[in-house]
Amino acid sequence: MIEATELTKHYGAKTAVDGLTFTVRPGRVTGFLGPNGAGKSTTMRLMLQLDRPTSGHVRINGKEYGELTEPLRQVGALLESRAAHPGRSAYNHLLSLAASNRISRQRVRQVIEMVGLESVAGKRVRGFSLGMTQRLGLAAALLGDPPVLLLDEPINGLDPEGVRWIRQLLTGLAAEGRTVLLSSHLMTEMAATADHLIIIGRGRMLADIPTSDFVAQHAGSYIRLRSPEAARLRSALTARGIQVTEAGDGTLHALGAELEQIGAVGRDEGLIITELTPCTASLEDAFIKLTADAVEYRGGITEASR
Ligand SMILES: Nc1ncnc2c1ncn2[C@@H]1O[C@H](COP(=O)(O)OP(=O)(O)OP(=O)(O)O)[C@@H](O)[C@H]1O
Repeated sequence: MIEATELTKHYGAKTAVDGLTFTVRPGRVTGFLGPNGAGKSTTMRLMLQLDRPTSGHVRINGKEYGELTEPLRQVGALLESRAAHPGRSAYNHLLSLAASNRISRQRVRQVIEMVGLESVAGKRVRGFSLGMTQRLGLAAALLGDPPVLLLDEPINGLDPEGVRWIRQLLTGLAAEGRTVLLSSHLMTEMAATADHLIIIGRGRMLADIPTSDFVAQHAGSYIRLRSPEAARLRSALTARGIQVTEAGDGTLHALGAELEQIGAVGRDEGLIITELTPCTASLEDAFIKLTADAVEYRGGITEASR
């Protein structure tokens, strides 16, 4: 379990992380989402004490990272910055990490197999593709068979087969009761991989929500409507139990209704409808909307407020 309490990090005048409080629970994959610059990497660096918080704290299984004995056995991390020496082979890189944490050669071979790098284990890391480098980083994270995994953008650079593979791997690791936190700025990918979402924007908490709830709230179909008599149309539809929202671009969105139903309301009420378009809401759209204005949405759908 990872517990962040009022975690804040300033870099000079810049606030990278702004009072984040959340818990990452074991037994499920938690997606840590936010647009570029939201503060995901900084938060993960604070978890690993690679940087000091300005205020607040973060504990992993009740302890600060620095208090953990043989940390590779407690927390496996894949951060963008943690690269292997380019002149070393993948095997030797892992072996040197293993040696400092009393981890066996057998485990080194095991993790190489787990990430599918057997055929290139003896090759220098210098020639590795981005996907191979990600796999090597994962192997390093898994080396100590840790109960907690922190992975910063692990899907970066992987092809579709690699993405599917990592999704299955992480789901399996979570099913074993581990705490798995992975960051990404790709909403759709996270929705397919994570059981729970923590979404931040400008260093602040925007949502702490089960993925299924986020999908139920934001995905699905609706009908886009345009009318010179939008207010009257809206009340006529609402009076018939059809849920209507204003999209902000001059259109109305009607949920849970058929096209014919809306057409009939227009006819019965003598209202002009100039557009009637069936649409599918995308999670990516919901994510962009949510993260576009941190202040407006802050706290709206956080777990704590429910
Ligand atoms: N060492 C630093 N010095 C100054 N500013 C920093 C430093 N590290 C991060 N920042 C700033 O803090 C903010 C958060 O950055 P961070 O890298 O944590 O975001 P992120 O969500 O991981 O973004 P990305 O998806 O682009 O990796 C950004 O505005 C960034 O420019």
